[in-house]
Amino acid sequence: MSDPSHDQFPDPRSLAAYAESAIVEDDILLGARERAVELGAPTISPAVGAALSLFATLTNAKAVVEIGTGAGLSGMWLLGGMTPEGILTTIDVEAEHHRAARQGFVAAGIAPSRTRLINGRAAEVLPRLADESYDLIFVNGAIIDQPRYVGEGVRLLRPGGVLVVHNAAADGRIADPERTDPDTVAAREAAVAISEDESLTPVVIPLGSGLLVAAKRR
Ligand SMILES: C[S@@+](CC[C@H](N)C(=O)[O-])C[C@H]1O[C@@H](n2cnc3c(N)ncnc32)[C@H](O)[C@@H]1O
Repeated sequence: MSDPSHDQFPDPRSLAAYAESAIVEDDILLGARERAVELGAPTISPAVGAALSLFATLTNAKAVVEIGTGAGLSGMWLLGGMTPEGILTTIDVEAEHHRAARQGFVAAGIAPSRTRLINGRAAEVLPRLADESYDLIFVNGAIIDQPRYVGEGVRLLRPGGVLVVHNAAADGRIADPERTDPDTVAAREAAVAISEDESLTPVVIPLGSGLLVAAKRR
């Protein structure tokens, strides 16, 4: 029986397909996507990219931290929504991924002064970044590390800033109570930490492999 308290849900798959088809990437973004495929680095979907750009615009983002540069596709989307002088700090453990990302940033005409690529393990880099100094934190590293990145991300965010966790649904497994593999458990742990943190206003957005988005209260 349908719930009369809200409109009936359309089929989630067709809605997701519609959301993705509404976003068309240009040749520069498609080039970054191709480099990511060559490197075997998974990427965000076009609709997730558009959402990142939207959040960067809404927060008037001048300083963003990204965990998991990959080939730079999400970074390009983020930079597109940031202020013209805004700086993206993006962390990746793979130097090869950073080389590909740099190639994309150059192709997109992004000034080198707008990107700070830090090569290293995020768990070692994040503690060196300053408290409450960033407008947006994008978490897109390994799922197993999400709980740690959420803790660091909340510390780094200024009041009014936004935390975005990609793959928050652990490839759809999070809602299945039978699934207790380490990644799913880690994704649940991150989601619980966010929901129990009274400084945050969270929502799950069913784009890509699940975006968990939370604003830090002012
Ligand atoms: C899903 S890909 C990022 C994709 C990118 N955000 C995009 O959509 O264009 C995840 C990236 O996280 C990096 N990574 C994995 N573990 C890491 C760690 N402990 N510290 C830093 N980077 C890590 C991988 O090398 C990989 O490039």
